[in-house]
Amino acid sequence: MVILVTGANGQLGLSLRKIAPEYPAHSFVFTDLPEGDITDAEGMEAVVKKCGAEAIINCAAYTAVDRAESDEAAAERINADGPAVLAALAVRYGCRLLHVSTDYVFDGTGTRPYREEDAVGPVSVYGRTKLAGEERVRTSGACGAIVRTAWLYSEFGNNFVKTMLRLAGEGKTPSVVDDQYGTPTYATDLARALMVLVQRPGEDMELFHYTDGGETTWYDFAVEIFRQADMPVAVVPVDTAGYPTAARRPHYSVLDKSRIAAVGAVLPDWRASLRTCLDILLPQSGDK
Ligand SMILES: NC(=O)C1=CN([C@@H]2O[C@H](COP(=O)(O)OP(=O)(O)OC[C@H]3O[C@@H](n4cnc5c(N)ncnc54)[C@H](OP(=O)(O)O)[C@@H]3O)[C@@H](O)[C@H]2O)C=CC1
Ligand SMILES: Cc1cn([C@H]2C[C@H](O)[C@@H](COP(=O)(O)OP(=O)(O)O[C@H]3O[C@@H](C)C(=O)[C@@H](O)[C@H]3O)O2)c(=O)[nH]c1=O
Repeated sequence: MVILVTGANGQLGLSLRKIAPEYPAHSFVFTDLPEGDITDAEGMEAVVKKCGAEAIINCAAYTAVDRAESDEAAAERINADGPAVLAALAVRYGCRLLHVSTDYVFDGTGTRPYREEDAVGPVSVYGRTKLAGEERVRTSGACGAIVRTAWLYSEFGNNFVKTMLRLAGEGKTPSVVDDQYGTPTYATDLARALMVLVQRPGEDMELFHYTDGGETTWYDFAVEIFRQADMPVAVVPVDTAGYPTAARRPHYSVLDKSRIAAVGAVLPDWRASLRTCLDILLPQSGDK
């Protein structure tokens, strides 16, 4: 199968590049800005035609959650209009489409892990535009899957793990919120789950939740990063009000992954995957 990966220079796209050699039966085409602008219908059509894509995995997004609050038009264009362009091409050229979405489509008032059919209610511009992207894909007639994930980190790009290591490297003691619950997800694990889905036949646009296993708070995530990195950093716990941000985040956004587990995706425990990532970022940090 020819698999076209959009947004391929982001952390999920680069994780797919990393694991691509594990799938020699498929050929991968990786594209990102400027030539692979998902909001440019004509340009994307040329890319799809040129490579003969049979599947598209959309990793492109506007992911700056706080910036989106004052940059709504751009977030809407990339998170909603772009997926609609890809979905229309998937229908026209008979490609399967895998589109990645977020736990931030939920309002966070839940008290048990969110299932795919639970009511959504984004509390940020980012979450609202990602939900709009889901709707555009769901109603397009394209086949494939929308996969909601959460708290992605990796050895690539910008993410919470790298921010914590950078702050500590600058001699700073981070204050981190201890009243937002979710599950960190290593982008390599998500990339492997997407490869399970892309190889699965189906006539519909299915909806799945995928994160690593377990749950935690951002504060406990930070503490675990420094514990595994063997760095003596005393993270300061604060509540949401103690760390003001432009965007609101859900108080609770743990996802129920039963559906994707039932089709063969592997969900490593988040602490074990953090170890794998830190072994790449800090090879000297040892086996904690
Ligand atoms: N990061 C996270 O914590 C989470 C992410 N997600 C979702 O997972 C997916 C992957 O996220 P992640 O890898 O972290 O995102 P990144 O921000 O790391 O990567 C997104 C990539 O898309 C590119 N891009 C931006 N606009 C366009 C465009 N118009 N056309 C083509 N490419 C574009 C970006 O380029 P540039 O950098 O130049 O803008 C970047 O290379 C996204 O759908 C995201 O919403 C879901 C939950 C958590
Ligand atoms: C950097 C930092 C963040 N925080 C808080 C802010 C926020 O509530 C939480 C996470 O902050 P970040 O800005 O790193 O992460 P954030 O941008 O909220 O991450 C989100 O990104 C988008 C793309 C998603 O789809 C979500 O699943 C989620 O991963 O931790 C602190 O308390 N202290 C800190 O030093």
